[in-house]
Amino acid sequence: MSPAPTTDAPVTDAPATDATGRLSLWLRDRSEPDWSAAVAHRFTGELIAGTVADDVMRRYLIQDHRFVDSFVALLGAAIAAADRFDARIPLTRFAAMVTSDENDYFLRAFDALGVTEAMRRDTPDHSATTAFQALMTEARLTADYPCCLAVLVVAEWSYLTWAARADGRLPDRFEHAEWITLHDNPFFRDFVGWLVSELDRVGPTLDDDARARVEDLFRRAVAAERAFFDAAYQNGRD
Ligand SMILES: Cc1ncc(C[n+]2csc(CCO)c2C)c(N)n1
Repeated sequence: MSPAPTTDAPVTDAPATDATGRLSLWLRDRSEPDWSAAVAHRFTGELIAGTVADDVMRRYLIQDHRFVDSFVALLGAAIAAADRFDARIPLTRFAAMVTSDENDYFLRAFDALGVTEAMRRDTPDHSATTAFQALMTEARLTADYPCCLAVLVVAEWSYLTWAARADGRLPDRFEHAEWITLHDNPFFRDFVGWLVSELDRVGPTLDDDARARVEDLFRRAVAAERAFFDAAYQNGRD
């Protein structure tokens, strides 16, 4: 006879991976309903249809440009914390891409939308931006590769997921179209596939506490993505 359980935990407690053993898929499931709300957000639907109002696009891009700064710092922490050189290479290449192509898009889009340097300077951070930056800083300061990966994976995987929904249809204006193709192109797809596989690779090495920390960061990052899209529709500070 097996010993009586010593805790109240149900014996059917779900394992901390999905049926295929992939931590990433388990985390994505655990982050519902925020995951689905983020990748099917009104903003992403309007972007694909080319119908985002200019003031919404301005608000979003001004805030997102600030997001990217903290994101690159987090990427740097992941490069430093990675457990092997093979992982540092794709992360470093990606950091180079984010600081070249993507920054160029922002500057051209600001120009086309009439966003001046003064407007960028004088627009306060939205609370959704501050919260997301704080989360990225928290992940960065753990100096722990799985924790850094958790937040990077959310930022990349959620963007690939909504951008892939365009399925080849692109709106006319480059401000909309390029924001989609930046997040759904062969290089980005490969990178996100690799990043997700990194989380799956390190998953089995985590003990319960470490996995709980990764889960907490992952879920809060998904909620932050959702709130960040919501913020583009809020006129004012919060
Ligand atoms: C709130 C927010 N979350 C995720 C991304 C996605 N993202 C940030 S940097 C980067 C790398 C190159 O595009 C990507 C995909 C974003 N832009 N804004």
